[in-house]
Amino acid sequence: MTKVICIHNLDYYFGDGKLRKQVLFNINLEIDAGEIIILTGPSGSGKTTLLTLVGGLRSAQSGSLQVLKRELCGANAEQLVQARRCNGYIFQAHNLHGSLTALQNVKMGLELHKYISQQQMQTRSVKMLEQVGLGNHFDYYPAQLSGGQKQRVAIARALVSHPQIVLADEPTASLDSQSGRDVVNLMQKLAKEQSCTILMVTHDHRILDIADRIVRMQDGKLVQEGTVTKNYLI
Ligand SMILES: Nc1ncnc2c1ncn2[C@@H]1O[C@H](COP(=O)(O)OP(=O)(O)OP(=O)(O)O)[C@@H](O)[C@H]1O
Repeated sequence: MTKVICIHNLDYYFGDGKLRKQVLFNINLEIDAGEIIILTGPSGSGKTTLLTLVGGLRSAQSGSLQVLKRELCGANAEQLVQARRCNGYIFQAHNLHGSLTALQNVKMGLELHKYISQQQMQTRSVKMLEQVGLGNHFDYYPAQLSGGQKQRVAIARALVSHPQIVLADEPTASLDSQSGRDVVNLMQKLAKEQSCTILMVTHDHRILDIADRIVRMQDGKLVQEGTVTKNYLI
């Protein structure tokens, strides 16, 4: 199996001087290509911090964090920008642009990929929106879509560039249980079709079954890891 994420002895601190506070302690985790990993644990345990480090949204100070064979620990701003381009992101608050239609929002997921022509951008975005069941909603603005539909647009935007890694932070938190289930089923289906790795932070116990592996954090440490079983962690 190809490892896409290799984390060894990773520590992370917020702040400087007297305000310096350690929030991640000696994290060790390896993730294979195509795996769906759920990161769970109490509020404040460090899940989002770890996700943002893997995503290149901040730089780790100590240990090793390799993503797609790039060392991100100690990476400079330019290296982090490069790393960010390889990932798709899905957040709780879908982060769609309110002034853009569903189709234009999905195209944004290809804007950074300069080698793709305008025609290809259009074709791929149309196909992706159809795959998430929004073939009849190309010209709708986010305000005209339901929460679940908005989140499906966000999934289409995250996956349209066929990223090797998708990072998702509480993607179902603002959805009712049926919409949440539909959204994660869709993420799982598309990720398996594209052999994409998903690292997802969630408190939502209803969706734990989509994971290949559940990793639990507490007080900035990884405390438990396992494959999914019925009622796991409940
Ligand atoms: N920008 C920041 N500056 C200083 N401390 C921070 C910052 N962001 C998070 N923290 C602290 O880091 C710790 C881990 O926070 P983090 O958001 O990673 O936890 P979490 O497990 O994702 O929590 P939740 O489930 O509530 O989102 C917490 O103690 C938090 O107060």
